[in-house]
Amino acid sequence: MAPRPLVLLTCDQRTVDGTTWHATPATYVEAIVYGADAVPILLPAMGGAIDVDTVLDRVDGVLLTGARSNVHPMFYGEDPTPEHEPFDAARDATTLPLIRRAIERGIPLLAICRGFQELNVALGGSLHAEIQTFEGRMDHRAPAAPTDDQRYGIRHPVHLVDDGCLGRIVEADEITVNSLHHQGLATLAPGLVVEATAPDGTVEAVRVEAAAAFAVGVQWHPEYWVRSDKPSGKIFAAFGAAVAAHAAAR
Ligand SMILES: N[C@@H](CCC(=O)NCCCC(=O)O)C(=O)O
Repeated sequence: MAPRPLVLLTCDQRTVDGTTWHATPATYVEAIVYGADAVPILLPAMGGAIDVDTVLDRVDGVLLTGARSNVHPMFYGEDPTPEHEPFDAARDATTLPLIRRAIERGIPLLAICRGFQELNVALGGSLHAEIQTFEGRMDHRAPAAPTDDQRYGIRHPVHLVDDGCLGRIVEADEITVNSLHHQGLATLAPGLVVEATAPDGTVEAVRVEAAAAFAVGVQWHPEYWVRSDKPSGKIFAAFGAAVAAHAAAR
């Protein structure tokens, strides 16, 4: 039997109780095992200290995880304000080059929430801070609730575009998703195609048009309910199939 493929997951750099960690939530790690049938490998947020190609030579897919921090606005030509915080400079220095190189090399990529925003910025797009402050936009932030199951509760519809890859994957033109973000896509990066929108027009999913492999980003969190929500499971299964195909073609 062929060995299970390897998927690289991005980490945050965070200081907890005075100790600095490179870490990502268990939900992403477990979704790679149970949803994509692959083996998760965590990439520390160490920027240029780790050569991207050395790592990409050894993996079959990349999962850009979510995180509460925001991409620094200097990467899309804006000055930072308190609204743009918190930042994670080590993560930005790692993920932005990683995304560009993974796409150039045709390595399957799934980008979630902060990862979705990173995908847009890495390819030349920009972000809005606090999208709920814009006229006519919904409040996409996490509900104030005591448990993660409640915070990650599925709560608003997204419309999947006709003839999009995501609509084919989930076999629907509308699904209901969770929502835990302040920021949203402002200018869409060249080369990205919108795959899904929220009722207020917020871009909820994209794909990289010219990518040689699966290259999809979603603003919501399919990893959280991968074992119980059908569309979430189908997204991870499609990513896992692309990862397996990449491994088989090596
Ligand atoms: N920081 C960005 C990205 C949001 C994101 O990735 N959220 C992950 C969920 C974190 C949580 O548990 O609250 C933004 O806010 O837009």
